[in-house]
Amino acid sequence: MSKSHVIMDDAAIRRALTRIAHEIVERNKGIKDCIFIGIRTRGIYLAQRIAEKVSQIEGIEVPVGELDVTSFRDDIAGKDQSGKEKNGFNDLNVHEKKVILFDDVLYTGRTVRAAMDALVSKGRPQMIQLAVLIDRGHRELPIRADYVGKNVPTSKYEEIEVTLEEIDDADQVVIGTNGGQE
Ligand SMILES: O=P(O)(O)OC[C@H]1O[C@H](OP(=O)(O)OP(=O)(O)O)[C@H](O)[C@@H]1O
Ligand SMILES: O=c1cc[nH]c(=O)[nH]1
Repeated sequence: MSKSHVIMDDAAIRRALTRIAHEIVERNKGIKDCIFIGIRTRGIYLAQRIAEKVSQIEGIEVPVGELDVTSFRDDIAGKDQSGKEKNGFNDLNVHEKKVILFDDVLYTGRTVRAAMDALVSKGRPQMIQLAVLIDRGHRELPIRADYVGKNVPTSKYEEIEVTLEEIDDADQVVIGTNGGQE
């Protein structure tokens, strides 16, 4: 990114995740039959962090899984469809569960579409909800998030970069220009 600035620091991310944890509990009237699934890469850590907060609020553990959507994408040329069955989850049963998907950034919506395709290939969830840290707009599909850490109106020439302690140096969200027009 040629020019960038921080739009969420670690405290802002922590507060947003705490709020989302409370919203999830409120909307689902508890956490019964819910499972959390984090989309690789950073959605996994967001799912784990929010699950931890939800367990503290409700006193019950929520199952957390992870999902690699690569072979379900519609925007990767030459993807190997035969990988579909191998792809995916650790062995969580999604059938009749309230599945809450987690990702760091929601942009075109194509990653989430692929995730829903992956989910329904495994069973019939009772419902699917979506939680994201950042919604930057520019959807190309009719997809919206149920829980949003921060709405960030962007231009297509900007980029959002989320870094998380588990795999990056620090918890931070940065917006920058991607070299195109501003
Ligand atoms: O709504 P979309 O247009 O699909 O964009 C959002 C996706 O883009 C990023 O993933 P990326 O493909 O960069 O992979 P990463 O999470 O492993 O960095 C981000 O983590 C979301 O998953
Ligand atoms: O700006 C963007 C767009 C998609 N995914 C990201 O992580 N950032």
